Amino acid sequence: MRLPSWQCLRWNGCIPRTCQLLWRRKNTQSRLPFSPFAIIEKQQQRQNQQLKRHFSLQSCKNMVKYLSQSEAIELDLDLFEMFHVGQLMELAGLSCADAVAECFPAQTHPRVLVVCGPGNNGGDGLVCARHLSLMGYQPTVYYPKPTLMSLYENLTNQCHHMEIPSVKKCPSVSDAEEDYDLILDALFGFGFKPPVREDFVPLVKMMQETKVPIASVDIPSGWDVEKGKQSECDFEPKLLISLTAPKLCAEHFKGEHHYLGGRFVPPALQRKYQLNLPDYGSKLVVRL
Ligand SMILES: NC(=O)C1=CN([C@@H]2O[C@H](COP(=O)(O)OP(=O)(O)OC[C@H]3O[C@@H](n4cnc5c(N)ncnc54)[C@H](OP(=O)(O)O)[C@@H]3O)[C@@H](O)[C@H]2O)[C@@H](O)CC1
Ligand SMILES: [K+]
Repeated sequence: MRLPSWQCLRWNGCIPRTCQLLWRRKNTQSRLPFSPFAIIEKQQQRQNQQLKRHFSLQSCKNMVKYLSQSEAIELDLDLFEMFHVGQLMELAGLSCADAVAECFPAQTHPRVLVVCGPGNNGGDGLVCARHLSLMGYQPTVYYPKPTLMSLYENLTNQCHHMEIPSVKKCPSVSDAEEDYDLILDALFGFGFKPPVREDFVPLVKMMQETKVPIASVDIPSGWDVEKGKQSECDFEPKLLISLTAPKLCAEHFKGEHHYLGGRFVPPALQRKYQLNLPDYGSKLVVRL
C-alpha cells in the first residue's frame, strides 16, 4: 500500500473528506500500527493550540485594566468631581439589573433577594432592585444597616413606591433556598477592608452556605479587593458585574459570568488610568 506523501499532506494542511475515509478504511483493513491521518490531526490540533495561545496573548495585551483598591478610590473621587453620585449609581444599578437579566432571566429566577450594605455598593443594590422590579422580577430588599443620608433615603423610598417588599431579619439558609431564586450581593464594594465585622457575619455566612446562585455587584462581598478570596469559606458568585473597571480581585473570579458595567468614564479619565475599556456599542454591559 502506498502512503500519501507527508510533504504533500503538510503542504495542503487538509485532505478531502472522502479520501480520508477511504484511507481510514484501508488502514484498518491492513492493520497498520499508525494512521497518517491521526498524525495530521495531531499536527492540526497543535497548530490550533498555538493559534489559541497567540490570540489569548493578543487579548491579554488589549485587555481592560484591573484596578488596585487605591486606584479605584482615586478614580471614584475624580468621577465625583464630574458627576453627581446619584447619576453614577443609577447607571451602575441599571447595568447590574441588565447583566442579571442576561444571565438569570425573570422567567427562571423571578424571586431575588437584594442584599444592600451601608456604602455606595448598597446604593447600587437599591437602584438595581428598582430596575429588576421594572423588568418583571419580584425583588425583596434586605438592608440591615440603612445609611441616614438623603441619597439612600430617597433610593429606599423609591423602592417603597415600586412596592418592593423588604425583610428586617437575615433569612436562614433554608429560608433563603425556599424563598429566593437568586441573591444580588450589594453588601460591600471597593471600600471593604477585611475581615467582615461581627454584625455582618451571619449574613455573609448565609451567602457562603446557600445553594442559591449569587450575583455580586463590583466585588464578591468578603473578598479582599486586591487579593480575592480570603479563605475556602468565601463564597464564589456565579455572576460578577465589575463597575467602571474590574478590580484586581476579579482576576481570581472563577464563576460563569463576568460582566463590565458603569459606562460613564470620560475619555480623559480613561487615558489617565489607562483603563483600556472595551467598546460597549449601544449596550449597558459587556461580557469580559
Ligand atoms: N466611581 C465608581 O467607581 C462608582 C462606584 N460605585 C459603587 O460604590 C462602591 C464603593 O462604595 P464605597 O466607597 O461607599 O464602599 P463600599 O464598599 O460600598 O462600602 C463601604 C462601607 O462598608 C463598610 N465596611 C468596610 N469594611 C467593612 C468590614 N470589614 N466589615 C463591615 N463593614 C465594612 C464601611 O464602613 P466604615 O468603615 O465606613 O465604618 C462602609 O460603610 C463600588 O464598589 C461600587 O459598587 C457606584 O455606585 C458608582 C460609581
Ligand atoms: K458586592
